[in-house]
Amino acid sequence: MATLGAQHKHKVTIVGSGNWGTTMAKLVAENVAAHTSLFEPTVQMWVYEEDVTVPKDSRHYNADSDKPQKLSQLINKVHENVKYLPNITLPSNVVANTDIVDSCKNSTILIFVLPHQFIAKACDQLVGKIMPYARAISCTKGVDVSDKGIRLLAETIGMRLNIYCGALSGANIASEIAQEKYSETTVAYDPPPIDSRNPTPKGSPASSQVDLINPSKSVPGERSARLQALPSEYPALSHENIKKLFHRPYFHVHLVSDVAGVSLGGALKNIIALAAGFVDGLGWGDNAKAAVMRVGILEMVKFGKAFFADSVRTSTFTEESCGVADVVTSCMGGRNFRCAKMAIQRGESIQDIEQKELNGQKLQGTSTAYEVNSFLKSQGMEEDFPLFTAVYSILEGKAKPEDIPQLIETKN
Ligand SMILES: NC(=O)c1ccc[n+]([C@@H]2O[C@H](COP(=O)([O-])OP(=O)(O)OC[C@H]3O[C@@H](n4cnc5c(N)ncnc54)[C@H](O)[C@@H]3O)[C@@H](O)[C@H]2O)c1
Ligand SMILES: O=P(O)(O)OC[C@H](O)CO
Repeated sequence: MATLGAQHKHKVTIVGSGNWGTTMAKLVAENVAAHTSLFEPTVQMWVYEEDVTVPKDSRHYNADSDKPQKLSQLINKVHENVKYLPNITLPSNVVANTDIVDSCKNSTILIFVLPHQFIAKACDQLVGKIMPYARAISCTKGVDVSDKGIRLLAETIGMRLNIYCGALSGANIASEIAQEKYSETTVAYDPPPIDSRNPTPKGSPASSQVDLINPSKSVPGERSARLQALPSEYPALSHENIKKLFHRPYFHVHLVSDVAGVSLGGALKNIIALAAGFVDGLGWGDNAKAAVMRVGILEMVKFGKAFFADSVRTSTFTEESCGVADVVTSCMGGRNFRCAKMAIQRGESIQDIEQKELNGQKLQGTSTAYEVNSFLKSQGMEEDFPLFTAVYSILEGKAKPEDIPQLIETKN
């Protein structure tokens, strides 16, 4: 039988509009404009609405600028996110939308780029309101820990929305990418094959061809959701087409299948970056920083093998941008590193530094350190991850940054 060509195009929504969210909107909007046979021309960007004033040093500052304005309206007027990504012009096909449901309406590709603490609530607002065969990519760095265990954010998104979710992570400081300075990233996208001989049982969430969504079995005993096939009218979401959504001349994408490795690299490097900031804040120099990075990378690999053994590949950590490379960039210029360093230098809490210095941007390392610790404690394995445990103890005021060498010393 002759195959009909694709008749529909993918509509893309960016769920989030912070520093990285707005950068993703920019580069994805450039790509949809470059691949008009695959994607609809407009990219929706969900904005968590707030009042902002245009900073005095902004090129958009004028006589009226001291009055607070709605961030979403300002983005659509001046094509810039003056609060979270200042001085970067967004393509005019990025449309800011404050209604999360409306922004995702009819979208077949949902790109989640929210600080991880807001993912669950965002998903809950979308349950039953999205295309049942939509696909998602999580660009958020963090993990989801509950009394049931630990879950990747891609799993959280996938299971709450009954869709497949992959992950994008890499050595990616947003402001550099927004300025179109070269960087690499890793995208993990590996939906299970749909088994056409196994239609969805009556009453199950999806209504046509399905298969298991849950990419790892990290939460034992939990019911796996089922995946609905993308209708054949849409262009296939092959690795080739997913690459077309993200790859830019300045943003080089490598596609893999290891969602767990990509997700854990992005989450755990934030704990390592805090440790690097602590020792740098003490003025201990680059050797000390290299030491905590070495131990941290080993703990990252060990964590993956211990808790995601079914799915994680060690080579993802060592060979891809989302692993060692992200540890390196985060420990040189990331917000977690910079805030941890400032906290030590000024003798203030990292939460106070976050409030004062980040203008609404969010650290992910502090909450991840707490979440990972709570999970390790539940497994009786705190001592097996001395660096992760040291960072938690320092945040809790139970240890000092000066204690790090003793705390991470190998016990022979
Ligand atoms: N910024 C980077 O360089 C970078 C790079 C790669 C990955 N990431 C990851 O991407 C994710 C998002 O980071 P970001 O830099 O875009 O965000 P950000 O740090 O700029 O966070 C601020 C965003 O959170 C939103 N927000 C505040 N309160 C909210 C609420 N109650 N509900 C929903 N949203 C709310 C704000 O509106 C704003 O859009 C994080 O997990 C981060 O680790 C960031
Ligand atoms: O600024 P951070 O510490 O949130 O890190 C940003 C990116 O994750 C670096 O890859």
